Amino acid sequence: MNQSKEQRILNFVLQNAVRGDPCSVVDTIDKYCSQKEWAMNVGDEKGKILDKTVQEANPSVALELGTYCGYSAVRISRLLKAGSRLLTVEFNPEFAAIAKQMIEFAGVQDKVKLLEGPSEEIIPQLKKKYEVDTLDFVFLDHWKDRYTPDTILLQECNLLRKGSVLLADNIIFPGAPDFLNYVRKSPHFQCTNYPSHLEYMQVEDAMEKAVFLG
Ligand SMILES: O=C(NCCc1nnc(-c2ccc3[nH]cnc3c2)[nH]1)c1cc(-c2ccc(F)cc2)cc(O)c1O
Ligand SMILES: [Mg+2]
Repeated sequence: MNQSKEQRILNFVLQNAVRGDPCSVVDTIDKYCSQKEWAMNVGDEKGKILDKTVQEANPSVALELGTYCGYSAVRISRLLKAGSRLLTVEFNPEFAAIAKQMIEFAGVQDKVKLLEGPSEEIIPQLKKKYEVDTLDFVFLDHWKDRYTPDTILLQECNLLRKGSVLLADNIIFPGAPDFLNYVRKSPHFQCTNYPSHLEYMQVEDAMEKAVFLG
């Protein structure tokens, strides 16, 4: 049975990256996806915006929606201070299996908890089942039509506090127009737009930061 693209990406990392070195895993995925096969990792250009936003937020508890192969989970967790953790949600079992191996190879498994299932089921479990009080940082990179309902759900579940930082990928391409509308019109969010490009392409894209005001 021929391999999936995600399996090919993982194999390339296992053969070419340095075990236990998150930066080499990120760089190796970018090398493969820019030279051999495009894949929907956030990539290095938008990844640098992600890095700066994470460093500014310096989160103790972070949530990622949309793990995919684990590229941004490794990228985020490499910046977390000791004792901090990243919860990352993946819906697709094949992606989750790849991401688990990617996270372990990078050596960040002690900081990252991979939760398998739909975000709408997992978000309401975060407080009781995963012992979350509030989230300091949320990276939205899952299905684009889930950004708005999940942002509303995070508020309904009292998972955001004054200063919680949301960062959303793909604001332009594939696009999340309803999310952009929602956060920019809401008095509860202070928004900032970061123009960029679609990963590994010269297509316009952007990220949107939305800070919860309480
Ligand atoms: O669909 C994307 N990302 C989403 C993957 C995912 N991985 N996990 C989920 C999940 C996780 C929990 C969920 N709970 C409920 N739905 C869920 C979906 N979704 C995506 C697509 C593109 C893209 C650009 C140009 C093209 F020509 C085609 C595609 C670029 C990107 O940067 C993306 O992020
Ligand atoms: Mg994306």
